[in-house]
Amino acid sequence: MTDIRQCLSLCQSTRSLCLSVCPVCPEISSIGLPLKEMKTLAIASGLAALLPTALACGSDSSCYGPTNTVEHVRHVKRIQPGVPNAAYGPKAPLEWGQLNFLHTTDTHGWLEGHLKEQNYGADWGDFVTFSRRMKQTAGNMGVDLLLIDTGDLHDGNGVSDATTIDGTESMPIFDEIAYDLLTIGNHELYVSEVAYQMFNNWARKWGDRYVTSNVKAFNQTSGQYEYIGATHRYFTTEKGLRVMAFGVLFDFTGNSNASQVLKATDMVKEEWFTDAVNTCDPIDVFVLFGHNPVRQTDSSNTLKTVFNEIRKVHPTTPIQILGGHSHIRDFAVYDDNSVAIESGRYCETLGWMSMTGFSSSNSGYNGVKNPHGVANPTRPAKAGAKSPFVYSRRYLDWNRQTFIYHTKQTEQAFDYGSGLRVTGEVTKVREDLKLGDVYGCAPQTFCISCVPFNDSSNIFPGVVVPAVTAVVVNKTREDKSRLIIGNTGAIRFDLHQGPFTYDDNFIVSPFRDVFLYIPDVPYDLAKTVLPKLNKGPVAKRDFAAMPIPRDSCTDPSLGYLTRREMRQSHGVVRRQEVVTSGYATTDDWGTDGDDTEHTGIPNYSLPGYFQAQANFPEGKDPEVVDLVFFDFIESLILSDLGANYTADMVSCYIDCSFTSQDFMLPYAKLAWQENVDNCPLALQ
Ligand SMILES: Nc1nc2c(ncn2[C@@H]2O[C@H](COP(=O)(O)O)[C@@H](O)[C@H]2O)c(=O)[nH]1
Ligand SMILES: [Zn+2]
Ligand SMILES: [Zn+2]
Repeated sequence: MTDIRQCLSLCQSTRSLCLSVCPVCPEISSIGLPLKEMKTLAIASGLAALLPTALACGSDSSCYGPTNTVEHVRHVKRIQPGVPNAAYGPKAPLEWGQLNFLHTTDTHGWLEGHLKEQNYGADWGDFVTFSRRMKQTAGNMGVDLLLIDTGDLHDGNGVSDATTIDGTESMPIFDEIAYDLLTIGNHELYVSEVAYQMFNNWARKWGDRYVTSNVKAFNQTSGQYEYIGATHRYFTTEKGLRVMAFGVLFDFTGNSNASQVLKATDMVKEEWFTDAVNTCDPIDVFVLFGHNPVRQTDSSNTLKTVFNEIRKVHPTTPIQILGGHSHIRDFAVYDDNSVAIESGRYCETLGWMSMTGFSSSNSGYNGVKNPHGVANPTRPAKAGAKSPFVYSRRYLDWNRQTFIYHTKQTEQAFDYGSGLRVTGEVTKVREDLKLGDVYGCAPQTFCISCVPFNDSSNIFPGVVVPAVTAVVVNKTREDKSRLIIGNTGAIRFDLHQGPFTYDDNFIVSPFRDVFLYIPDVPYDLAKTVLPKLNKGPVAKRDFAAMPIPRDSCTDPSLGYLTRREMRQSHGVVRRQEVVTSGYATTDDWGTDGDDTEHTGIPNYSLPGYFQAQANFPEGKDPEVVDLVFFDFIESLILSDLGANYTADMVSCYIDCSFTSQDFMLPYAKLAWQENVDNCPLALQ
């Protein structure tokens, strides 16, 4: 173990800071160098032995220096210590069955991984390597492995959102994963250009792997609405399983006129569907996947509708369900022969599900009965299930340590050239789009729901309200009192202490909502709008309506930890050496689904809408206010104002090009210039 002095000499003789933590002296953030210089320096300091474990700022390193000017934070290949880092180590090998699934959902453009959260520090290149290694492992074992994605590939990160049309740079990188089945999310359908990108480019490329059973797009050539991808996919796996797959989006109504979404109750009446379900062709397993929560009590879940229709014809055929949209880790049991997984969001979680029970008597399966030398699934869907099938499920933290552990590799040997190439592509896109440019130094972390909505550390009172108050001002009307209203679902991620970058702007506030307004609304009426909004229907399922993931933090009976206890519990020592905060999931099978044990994060519910007020007179209410709001909620605002207010009274408040992507950066430059020259990164 190198003593701290040596480490400090390695870490302190450079001008730049790395986003990594020096593993031999974790109490300081390592100050690394581009790999070449790191090597030279380490050898000169007699620390060459450190190199394999040192968190190297590789050639594509992410280093930010004293930011007396707008400096650059780049994406770092987080090289974890060669030995499993207990804080991030998975707790057990995966249970490999005859049919195995790796599942991503709601990636929302997070292809660089999480630069500020080590739990989720792997990038898309790491996932390319991992997925290819896992496919090879399955082949070597003589079993099937299907890679599945359930949509929402846009809105939430600079890699997908910093281009004129979202997805222009991110989709070619996303496409580097050889998915077996993909389907569409609502975030592919809000903006017509994105819907056409999926229809004209990616649906063509992915062919029948892209299953969009209830979503059509307008074909500008034929003048007709046509299914974006395949309505269903009937195929045989490598090991002989006959699969019938449906990809179903929830009953989404917020789409642009470039697309049409068929309700599931209507979809199951379509002839192609009834033909598929009643086919004479043999079906060994249904894969019912889609951008839909899997919890059966979730009102948005339309998978259940399709499940019931399948069961009318196939009462015991296995139905494997994979869902998304509600951004939580979840696992639900539908019946003795059907289980469902949902795999979180934002490249934080990789879902794993496996099953065994196929034989020549009930299927065309010709693989091994059970893979040798590894754990196998053992759990029936539920106690007493009358079924030959047993299952496993796991939620993997999206980091290199996890990927290396589950492929039995080492830090040095893990990467494939293809994975490193994709990492390079992510880095280049980030460079080209200047995503690492630093605009300020956030003095603390502000979260969306880890503290109550009225807590000063909550992102709404802590950042969003002061930011829109200070920045969303029409200079010609700055003397007017004003109310500014938005939906809380517009704010997409916590804001971490440390450098606030151009990328962080899209991570926190990715949408291009124009700020609209109605001038001189009587305050007595305007002040009733927010309470009505927060009582009424949420605008297209805002986060507030999202089912709160059940975990030890939201269900006190499960050993609730306050945030303070959380901090104290940070050093809790259990199965792993150190248990850090992160997902602690409770699902239909209990609390053993998380691959890496965590202490859980408090998750408070929040209202559907927030409001800022500005330029109010001292000590009294104004007579009238300018009522400013996101164009996303215009119809709700007008309906809450009543019949006297109509769309022709609405106009752009600043100008129609100033959107909700434009208020955070000016605020960062205004409010967070302290410590910019040496902005400590609080690596989560
Ligand atoms: N202000 C805006 N909010 C939006 C917009 N598009 C979506 N949203 C919010 O996101 C959720 C759905 O997100 P998901 O990842 O769960 O599918 C939706 O309910 C809104 O709250 C937008 O353009 N502007
Ligand atoms: Zn989503
Ligand atoms: Zn969604």
